[in-house]
Amino acid sequence: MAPHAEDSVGFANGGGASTSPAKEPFVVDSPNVEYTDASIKSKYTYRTTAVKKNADGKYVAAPKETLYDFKVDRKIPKLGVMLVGLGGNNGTTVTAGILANRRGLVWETKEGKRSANYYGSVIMGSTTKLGVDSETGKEINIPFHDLLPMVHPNDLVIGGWDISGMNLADAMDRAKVLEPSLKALVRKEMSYIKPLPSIYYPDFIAANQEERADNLIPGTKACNDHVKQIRKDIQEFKAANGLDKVIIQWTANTERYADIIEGVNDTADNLLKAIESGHEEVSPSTVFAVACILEGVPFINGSPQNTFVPGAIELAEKHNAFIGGDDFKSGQTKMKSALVDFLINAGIKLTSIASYNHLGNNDGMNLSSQKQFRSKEISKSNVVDDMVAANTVLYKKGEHPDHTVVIKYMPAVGDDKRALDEYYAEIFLGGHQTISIFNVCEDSLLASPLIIDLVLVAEMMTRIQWKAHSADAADAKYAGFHSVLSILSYMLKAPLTPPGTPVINALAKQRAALTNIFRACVGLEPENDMTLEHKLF
Ligand SMILES: NC(=O)c1ccc[n+]([C@@H]2O[C@H](COP(=O)([O-])OP(=O)(O)OC[C@H]3O[C@@H](n4cnc5c(N)ncnc54)[C@H](O)[C@@H]3O)[C@@H](O)[C@H]2O)c1
Ligand SMILES: O=P([O-])([O-])O[C@@H]1[C@@H](O)[C@H](O)[C@@H](O)[C@H](O)[C@@H]1O
Repeated sequence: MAPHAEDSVGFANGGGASTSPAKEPFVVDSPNVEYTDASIKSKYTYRTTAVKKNADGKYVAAPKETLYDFKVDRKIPKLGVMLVGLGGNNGTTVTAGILANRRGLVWETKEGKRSANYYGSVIMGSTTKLGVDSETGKEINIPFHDLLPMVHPNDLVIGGWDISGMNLADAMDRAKVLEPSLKALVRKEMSYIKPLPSIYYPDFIAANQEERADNLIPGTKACNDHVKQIRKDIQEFKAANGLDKVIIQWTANTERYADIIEGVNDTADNLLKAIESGHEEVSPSTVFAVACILEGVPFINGSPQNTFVPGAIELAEKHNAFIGGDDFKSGQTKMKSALVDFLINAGIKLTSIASYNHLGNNDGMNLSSQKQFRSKEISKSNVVDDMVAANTVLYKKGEHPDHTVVIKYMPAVGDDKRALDEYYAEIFLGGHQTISIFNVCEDSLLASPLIIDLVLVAEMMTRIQWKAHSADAADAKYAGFHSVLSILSYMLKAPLTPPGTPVINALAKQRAALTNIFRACVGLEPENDMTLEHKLF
């Protein structure tokens, strides 16, 4: 069924996106920053420290400056989001959440009235330090969303696919995430949205998902039937809603890992041939990724499976298409990537991390199957590697804390996942510190704002270009960032990075990277907390 406007959640104003630059709350006064109606251009000095070892084995640290030109397109597009897994807990919750915010809904709960908000979104719910008041010396903080001319989530047009054909009002009931009083206020609009048929290769998700699979694209992946249909769906969704751009996100079930097979998915050409021939080792998520890359729309993987097999990454690089992933970092792992960073950077030797959780939603049911759990175990277990490796005072080479991840399916608790963690550490003079956490993470209410953040940042990245700044390169062409959007890492458990580059999981570093890259795009120095103005006087 072709995607029609009524199959998506439309615009607040019914009209298009703003054509003129959004009202921006600040302007940068600098000889290195130029504003035009179309763009913000900045000349940015990227300051790092180059380190090498001298003949005596001593490190030699030398300040290094690299000059870049950045260009930001100020025109905010009319943006569509197509979710793979639209009928799931996350898909229905994020759709209802955007509807509720767009209409400014207020609903009754047993604790009293509740209003729509974007809490849990780093872009919509947090602030960032712009600078210091030149007279009072006080910090000036602005909404993170205002740092660059970003799309507002209220204006997003949402559609997508699901192997379950249930309309979103009934799927919202099936998800059991939202208050009945809120559901009643969005039910009518949600009932208009029916997910597009999708592709279903049973071997990649748990057998217990089969009963949902009643909404399938006919044909097989062979001869690119499925790639062609997905591309057609995207084109029709874009046309039906008068969109400038579309972003695709996988929030469908966790798949088993795909085997990396030479001649099948190891290179871009082999992957395209494998899909053409209908090779059974190519997963639905990889088929979606390939379709999006060929269609030139960003594709983000919110689940832990290895969607981006080497051939998919190579294809994205060949087509200068954006990809990002993996696995939304929403609750237990987000906490871990902050707490472990704090403990190790405080010189406390973490020696054991036990992470248990149980939940009762469909995601949990899918993860009750070993192969799908294994995908999640990998993404949840690797999140401390960079922090441990960085501290050679506490850990010898190859030494790391014990780390176990357990997930159990307990239907009774539904979407309200119970996460129990124990952090055990060695402290001064043979002492120990034990930190035990009981964390009820309402899974879909924590993940949905991340889906929004991933869309807003990925779209913003399509409007940021750079080139090396040098006098004799005046005619150098601007280019986009690398195809693998590692800037998305703050929202993801297992950040995908350009091949051969380091993976950073520490939450504070991830947020700093996002903040400071956006600051650089308007010619501002990285945020630092030296506050010398309050120390040197
Ligand atoms: N806190 C969180 O909710 C959280 C955090 C991190 C990662 N995730 C991941 O996000 C994904 C979605 O989570 P959820 O709670 O919404 O799960 P869910 O099971 O409620 O929703 C998944 C949806 O995907 C659909 N689906 C399965 N295979 C499909 C395919 N090939 N094409 C289209 N649709 C398909 C299912 O029918 C279902 O409606 C899961 O992989 C989960 O591991 C969730
Ligand atoms: O984000 P987080 O809370 O660390 O990890 C969660 C897991 O603990 C949970 O079992 C799973 O169902 C969610 O999809 C999510 O991945």
